[in-house]
Amino acid sequence: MMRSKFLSLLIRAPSVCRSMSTATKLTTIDVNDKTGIATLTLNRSPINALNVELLQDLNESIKEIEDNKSRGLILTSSNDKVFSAGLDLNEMYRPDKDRARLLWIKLQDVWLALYSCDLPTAAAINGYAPAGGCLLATVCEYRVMLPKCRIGFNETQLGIVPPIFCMFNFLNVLPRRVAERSLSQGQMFTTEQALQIGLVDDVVSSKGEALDKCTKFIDTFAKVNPLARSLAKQQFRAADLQRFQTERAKDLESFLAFINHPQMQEGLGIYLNSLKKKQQLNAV
Ligand SMILES: CCCC/C=C\CC(=O)SCCNC(=O)CCNC(=O)[C@H](O)C(C)(C)COP(=O)(O)OP(=O)(O)OC[C@H]1O[C@@H](n2cnc3c(N)ncnc32)[C@H](O)[C@@H]1OP(=O)(O)O
Repeated sequence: MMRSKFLSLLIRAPSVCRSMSTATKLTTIDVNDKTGIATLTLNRSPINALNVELLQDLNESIKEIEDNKSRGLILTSSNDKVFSAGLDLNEMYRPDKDRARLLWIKLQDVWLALYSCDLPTAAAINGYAPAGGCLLATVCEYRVMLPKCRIGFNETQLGIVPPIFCMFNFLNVLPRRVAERSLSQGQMFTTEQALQIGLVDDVVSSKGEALDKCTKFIDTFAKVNPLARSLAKQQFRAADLQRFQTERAKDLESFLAFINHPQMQEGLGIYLNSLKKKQQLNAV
């Protein structure tokens, strides 16, 4: 009797979120004790620009979530307007050589960790997701987005060649023709356009709803054998992962050569300035 009462209490217990990590500052992890799903939140003010430290924290958090045998990983942002502004342009403009190298290696590591993640992954895109932000969203297996945002790889608009891993992400999500065109044009899509072309799976009106949708997606795997699911995912991604490993070193050198080019530096300087000017204009 006592035992069944205890069990029914356990069953009815409200879901409790527990923070798994205190070591990191730029990301937080909350594990829902009821669902076993970990929410990984980008938390670098003001716009989650991906610098060396944020990428490092992301890598550590992904590993922590995998090691703790969570049932799934949801990626989101603590900012209610920006999911991630992409790579921190300050790391690329007049760069410190060692940090620039580290930046790219860490970005490659994050992509690799998520692309080959054993767990089901989902992105609750609660704000703008340009470039590196789009990379983080599209490396996941499911995406839900809030209205009035934008998402896409705008690299070519900035004179940057998108690396192959952007292509892998888009080819997993979009028809080849759409992927090629949008990557080569540097297109940014509104939430509505993103839904229409299949770049996001769903649109919801609040972050809470977005997290619920992601949870539901991860729950669709509840009755599937975890090893079989994980190996099936790896099988689909094996050729991309193989090509990535073959080209990884070359990809790093291309990035470094590219950002050290005087023309590229001039362009980055103008772009960074225009972003700052935008704020000055808003203040007037
Ligand atoms: C992915 C594969 C790798 C390929 C290589 C590189 C790709 C990249 O990721 S390059 C980065 C591309 N990112 C962008 O083009 C985004 C530019 N930013 C924006 O469009 C807007 O800032 C954004 C919509 C994200 C947010 O808009 P707001 O909320 O209105 O904020 P502000 O624009 O006022 O920005 C606040 C503050 O941040 C500075 N900022 C913006 N983006 C970046 C960035 N990517 N890196 C560094 N700093 C950034 C902006 O200048 C403002 O600075 P202050 O004026 O000093 O406050």
